[in-house]
Amino acid sequence: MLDESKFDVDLKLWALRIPCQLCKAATSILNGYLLDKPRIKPITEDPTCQKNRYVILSDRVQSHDLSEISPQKLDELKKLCEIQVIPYSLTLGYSYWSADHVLKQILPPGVEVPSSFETIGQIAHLNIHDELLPYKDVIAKVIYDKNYPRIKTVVNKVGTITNEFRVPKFEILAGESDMVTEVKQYGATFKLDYSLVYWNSRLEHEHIRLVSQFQRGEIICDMFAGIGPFAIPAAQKGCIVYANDLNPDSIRYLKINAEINKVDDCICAFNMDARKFISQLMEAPVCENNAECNVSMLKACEDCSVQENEESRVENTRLGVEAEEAPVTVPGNVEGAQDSNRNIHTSVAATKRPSDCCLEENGSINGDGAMDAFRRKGGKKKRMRALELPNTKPWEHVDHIVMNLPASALHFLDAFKGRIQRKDWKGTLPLIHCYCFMRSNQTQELIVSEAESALNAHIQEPIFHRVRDVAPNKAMFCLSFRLPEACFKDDATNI
Ligand SMILES: C[S@@+](CC[C@H](N)C(=O)[O-])C[C@H]1O[C@@H](n2cnc3c(N)ncnc32)[C@H](O)[C@@H]1O
Repeated sequence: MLDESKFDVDLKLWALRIPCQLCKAATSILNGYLLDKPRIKPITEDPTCQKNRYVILSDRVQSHDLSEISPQKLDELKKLCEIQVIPYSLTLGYSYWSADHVLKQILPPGVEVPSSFETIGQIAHLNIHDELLPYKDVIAKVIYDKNYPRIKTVVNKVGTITNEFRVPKFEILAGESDMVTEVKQYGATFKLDYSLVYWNSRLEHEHIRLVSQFQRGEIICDMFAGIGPFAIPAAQKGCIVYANDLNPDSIRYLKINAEINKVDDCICAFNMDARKFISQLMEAPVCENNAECNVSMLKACEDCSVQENEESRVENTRLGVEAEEAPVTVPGNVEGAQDSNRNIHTSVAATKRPSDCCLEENGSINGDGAMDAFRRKGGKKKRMRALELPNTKPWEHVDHIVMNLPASALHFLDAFKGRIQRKDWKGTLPLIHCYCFMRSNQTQELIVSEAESALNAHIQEPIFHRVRDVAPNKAMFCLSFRLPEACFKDDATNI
C-alpha cells in the first residue's frame, strides 16, 4: 500500500493581501519574489474578502517584515497600496509531485527510476529490472496515478520472448485488465490486443520509410505482416497487398484494421507459415483451369467469391486466364525512381478483389469474411477500390516483398529458390526487403553471404539501412536487394 500522506510537504510562506485591481501591478513589482512552483499560481483568493487576493511570496522571503525584498521594491509597493502581510500555509501533496519525484522517495537510492515507459494506446508498457521487481506494484500504481486518464492499464513484460509470434508475456500491474487498444500511425488506425499480437511503436519510422518507396498500383507481398503496419499504409497508397502471418490473432486484427482504414478491398490476408505462403502465392498453378487443382491460393479466392455472388463468379472464373499487354510503367528500385519494364493487364472486368479472398492456415476458405467484404460494397465512406488497380497474378509479378522477422527472415529466403517460372514472369523481379539483426562483431558481407546461401544465388547491389539499435552490441537492419535471376525455377534447377 502506498501511504500518500508521506509525500506531504508543508510550506510556511508569507502572502500579501492586495486589492484585486492592483494585483497585476503588485506582481510585476514583486517579480523574482513570488511563489515559483510548477502548476501552482502565486495569486489565490482571499477567504475573508472577495475584493482582495493573496499574492503568495516565494520561500526566499522568510521574515514578516519582508526584509529579503529590496527596499526599492518595497517603496514602490507601499506607493501602490497599504501592505498587509499574512502567514500562508501550503501543503504539496502526492497529487502535486511527479512520478519521478515520488518514485525516487520510494525506491532504494542509486537505482534507475522507471518513470518512463512505452505507450501503446492507453497501455503503459514497463520493463522492470529484476532488482526493482519487489517494488513493481507500487511503481505501476504511481505511473497509473500520474498518467490517468491517458493511461488506463500498466503492464510489465515478464521474461524474454520465446514464442514464434514474437508476443511478450505481460502481467497487468495496475488499472483495467483490457489489453485491446488502438494506436495511430501516419494517419492510419491500428486496433490490436497487445497480449496476443506483435506490436512495436518504435518501428513507426521504418514502416513509413519502406512504404514511401512503394508506388501506387504496385503489388506488395508481406510475409510476416503482423496486424498490418506495412500492409495498411501500402494499401492506403493504392498498392495491392498480399499479407500473411502465422499468428491467427494478427490476421484477425489485420482484417479489422483493413476495414477500419477502408482498404479491405486492397489487402488479401493469409494465415500460414511464410514459406508455404510464398510457395503457394508465387508458384504458377500447374493447371489453372482445372477445378481439382488446389495449389493456387487465388484459385481458392475464386471459389470463395462463388459462395456469395453468382455474378462475380462469372467474372472471377476469368481470374488468372487473361493477360492482355498494356504498357504500365512502375518505378521499382529501392530509391523508388527507376522504371521497371512491367507490362500489366488492367481490365476491370477480370480484376479479382483481394478482400474477397481469405484463406485459413488449413487451406479452407473463410466465406464469412468474404461475405462481409461483399456487403460493404455499398458503404457510404470513401474507400480504396481494388477495381482501380492492376490485375496481375502474383506468379507473374510482385514489386516488393517485405520480410520483417529479423531473428530469422534471412533463412526464409530459401522460399524463393526455384519458385518463379521465367516464362510466366513479367518485368523485373521483386525487390526484397529482408530485416535482420547484426551484432557489432558481424559485417554486412557476412549477412549478404547468409542471404546468398539461402537463395543459392549471388546478390547484386545489396543496400543496408540501419533501423535501430536493439541492444548495446546489436542493431536491426533492413537489407534490400533485387531477387537474383538465378532464383528463376529453370535457372535454379541448373545450379
Ligand atoms: C517482428 S513481427 C513483424 C510484424 C509487422 N510486420 C511489424 O512490422 O510490426 C514478426 C511477425 O512474424 C510472424 N511470424 C513468425 N513466424 C512466422 C512464420 N513462420 N510465418 C509467418 N509469419 C510468422 C509473427 O507472428 C509476427 O507477427
